[in-house]
Amino acid sequence: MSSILTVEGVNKNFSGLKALDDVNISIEEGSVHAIIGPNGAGKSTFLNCLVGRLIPDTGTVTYFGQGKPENLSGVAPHEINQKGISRVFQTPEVFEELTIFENAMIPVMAHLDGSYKLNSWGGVLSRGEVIDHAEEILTDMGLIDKRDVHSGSLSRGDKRRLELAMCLAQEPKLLLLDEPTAGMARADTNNTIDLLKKIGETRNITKVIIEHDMHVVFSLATRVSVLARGHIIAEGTPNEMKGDARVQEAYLGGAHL
Ligand SMILES: Nc1ncnc2c1ncn2[C@@H]1O[C@H](COP(=O)(O)OP(=O)(O)OP(=O)(O)O)[C@@H](O)[C@H]1O
Repeated sequence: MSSILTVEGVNKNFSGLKALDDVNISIEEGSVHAIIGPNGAGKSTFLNCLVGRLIPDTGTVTYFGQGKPENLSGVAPHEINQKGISRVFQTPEVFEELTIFENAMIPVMAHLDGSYKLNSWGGVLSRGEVIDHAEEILTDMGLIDKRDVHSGSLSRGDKRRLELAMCLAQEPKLLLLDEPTAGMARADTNNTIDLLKKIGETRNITKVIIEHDMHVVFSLATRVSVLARGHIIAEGTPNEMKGDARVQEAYLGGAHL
């Protein structure tokens, strides 16, 4: 197995508070790597360092998705996105005033010719190609029957489905999921788990998932890293982490392992 992303010696301080303390992680290509840890452990800070929202004080983030090693520290978020790294936020981010189909077309167009404007057909290489690709992805995600529905009226589960469709339209190599089931009812959580599994069956996309819900972690993850007070305290398979005393201790007080 080869690594698609390595994080080496990353530190991030906020006014003296060590949010990340010498973090080292290797994300294997094709894996579903969960980052878990108590509140305030540094999980969001870690993800922000991967997507260019934050620049580590020291250490390196190296991406191997484009054939050669690339240092991502200091690279702008949109450039990181263009290299094949997509992020899904806790609250699904879709254009609520547009229909499902219009939402799907935007990233398809962006991927085909770099245009983010719905009214810029002139610059798009093939209008038919855009429509075909958008329809294909919506069919895959089980949304094609709702293509003309305004996205603002969708359930949280369907918004998540649409957001994932929009990410997949960019054909990412690495998908970063920040608590993808936060705030969802159990049925929507299970639908999202099934959807992520289905994506894994048909596409070779490595996933990094930050998650509090251990049902989601144990359903999806092949590898788990545990962050506590900015430091990786343990790493292994989900089952190894379940029985690890250091992990139990880190969660004391808010444990659900
Ligand atoms: N922009 C910031 N300025 C100052 N302190 C920050 C900033 N961002 C995060 N922190 C602090 O850094 C620490 C790590 O925060 P972070 O949000 O990364 O943790 P987390 O593991 O994602 O927590 P949660 O599970 O609650 O979302 C916390 O103590 C937090 O208060």
